[in-house]
Amino acid sequence: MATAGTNQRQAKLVLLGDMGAGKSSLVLRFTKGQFFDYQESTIGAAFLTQTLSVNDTTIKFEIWDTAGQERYHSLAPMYYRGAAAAIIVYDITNPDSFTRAKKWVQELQSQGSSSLVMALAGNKADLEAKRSTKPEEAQAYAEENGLFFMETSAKTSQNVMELFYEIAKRLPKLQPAAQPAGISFSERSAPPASKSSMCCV
Ligand SMILES: Nc1nc2c(ncn2[C@@H]2O[C@H](COP(=O)(O)OP(=O)(O)OP(=O)(O)O)[C@@H](O)[C@H]2O)c(=O)[nH]1
Repeated sequence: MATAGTNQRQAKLVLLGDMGAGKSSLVLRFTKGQFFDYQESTIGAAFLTQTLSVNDTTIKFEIWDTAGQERYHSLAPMYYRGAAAAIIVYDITNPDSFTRAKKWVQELQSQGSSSLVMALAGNKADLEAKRSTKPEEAQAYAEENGLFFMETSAKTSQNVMELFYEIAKRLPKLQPAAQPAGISFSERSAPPASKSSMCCV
């Protein structure tokens, strides 16, 4: 049974990446344990929250899922400004989306906070047969640029919890949350890579 940590923290987290890379799907998998084959393209941005416990700390993620369409690019600073963490998502089957992910990394490096925790997520890992970006290439890029890297699948849940859990562990000391958390995951109950474990209290 998951138990909430004794310390409450909040962390603004933003997802950036090309349209169709799977940002909304990753957030939906993380927050609700759901996946849709036909996920509508995000307009502007969507806001969701989810809490997760690491050791004795419960972190409330305040998640901004941004729209990947180029016409929304100019809105992005509103969402990454003040963020504690960013997930830059690309689609492992789409080389353009990897190029676009690198552009987001550059933008965050020049405009984002120096203490920003950055994760690179190679999503759609279930589509191995259509892969265009090798994990070694993405891993090397991530290491060179101070990100941590994981391949994920919003469809199968592979590494989705692990991605957010890894971010939580890397967060610096955060401000106390304004409100107590409603849903929690404990370190002990972190699920294996292939399973989604969503629970509500
Ligand atoms: N096979 C597979 N399909 C996925 C995965 N994640 C997302 N998709 C599909 O990819 C499409 C786009 O997913 P979205 O989550 O809307 O992508 P997005 O990055 O939020 O797109 P924008 O809102 O346009 O920026 C949808 O049809 C999803 O079902 C995955 O891990 N595996």
